[in-house]
Amino acid sequence: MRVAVPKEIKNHEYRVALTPTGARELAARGHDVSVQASAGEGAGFSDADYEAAGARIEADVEALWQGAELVLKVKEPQPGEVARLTPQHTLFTYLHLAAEETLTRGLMKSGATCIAYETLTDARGGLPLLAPMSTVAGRMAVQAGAHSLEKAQGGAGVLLPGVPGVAPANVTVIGGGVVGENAARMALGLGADVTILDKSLERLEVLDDRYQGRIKTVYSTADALDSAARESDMVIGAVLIPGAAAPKLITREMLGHMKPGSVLVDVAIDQGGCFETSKPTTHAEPTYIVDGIVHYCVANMPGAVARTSTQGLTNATLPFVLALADKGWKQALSDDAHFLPGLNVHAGQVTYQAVADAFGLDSVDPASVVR
Ligand SMILES: NC(=O)C1=CN([C@@H]2O[C@H](COP(=O)(O)OP(=O)(O)OC[C@H]3O[C@@H](n4cnc5c(N)ncnc54)[C@H](O)[C@@H]3O)[C@@H](O)[C@H]2O)C=CC1
Ligand SMILES: CC(=O)C(=O)O
Ligand SMILES: [Mg+2]
Repeated sequence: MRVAVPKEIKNHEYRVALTPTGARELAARGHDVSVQASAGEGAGFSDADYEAAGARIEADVEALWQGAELVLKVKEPQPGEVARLTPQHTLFTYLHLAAEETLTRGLMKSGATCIAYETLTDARGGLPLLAPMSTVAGRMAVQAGAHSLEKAQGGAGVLLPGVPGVAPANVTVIGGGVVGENAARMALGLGADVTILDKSLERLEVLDDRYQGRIKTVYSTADALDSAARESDMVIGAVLIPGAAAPKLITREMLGHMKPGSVLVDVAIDQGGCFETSKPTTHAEPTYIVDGIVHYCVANMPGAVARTSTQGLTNATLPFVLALADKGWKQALSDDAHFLPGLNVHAGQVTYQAVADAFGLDSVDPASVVR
């Protein structure tokens, strides 16, 4: 199969969808791998590294897309990329469509087959292609939040661990999944007083057992969110309802009850964000202030640590990439019930219920299109 790897063009996005190690695996199976010139540079992989792995370097981006059957990306296609998609393409990337109506409609119009990393499932109920980047973003959230708490960034001037005689900061994490647990671990390691809120008692039991009370667990209710807003120096938003828009859990009104200079880190921003006042930001300008509260809402956090993230991402995506290249999308998805929910858009129709629901569109059962 003709596989293309474009250079990412989102603001400060330095990841690439395939490492040279991944390219070698594809080339060894007889696939024709084209990588856009300098696509791996931000992650520390040179064109020569890809050539040594058996890939071809393509300087002409138009030719790269036109020649491709399978396009591997990291971030959702930007407007110029949507315009390049045609029915011949299978696109495999993060899409987060429930937060992006224009993109959803653009992908429908393209006629392409669009498979999202973030909606694939696994046998344990997890999201195996979201998990590696959620791990990165969760770990980064506390770094970003700690920096935002500094006075020069508009923060309250609070140091997470405190000092002897001065209490540590209160960090609340809403959503105790992959992002949430990793954020909580980092905050704990830095000496903060950490609480996780989740709607899943099962998940809270796992966390309680794992951290033996060093991280407090609280069932997520309106009351618990209210207390979290009043008492926290940093709140990290890490909820997910797979494929759907995030619920707004901290309202604008609640900002008025927060300590001035406290920080909201909305990791769930790629699904629309879980704070009413969140709007997507970029690494170039990651924060803004509303009612005295610092907001950090970068939608591609792992892009800033591109070397680590690119390797983590390819490790997770590679088996699925190989299946797509070896068998074609139809057979690969029909052979694997956990791969099938990755299909979000095909031939002009939405094939993921939560995305269709977000925009009042009709959806088609993905099983019916792979038959
Ligand atoms: N901004 C960025 O760069 C990145 C963002 N993300 C995003 O982070 C979010 C979280 O991802 P994961 O941790 O992998 O998801 P996950 O599925 O592992 O965890 C989500 C947790 O939220 C909980 N939850 C759902 N509704 C809740 C509510 N009302 N109150 C409290 N908890 C609730 C669930 O029970 C679950 O435990 C997703 O939107 C994901 O796309 C992930 C990676 C990078
Ligand atoms: C998950 C995601 O959107 C990211 O890694 O950028
Ligand atoms: Mg994102």
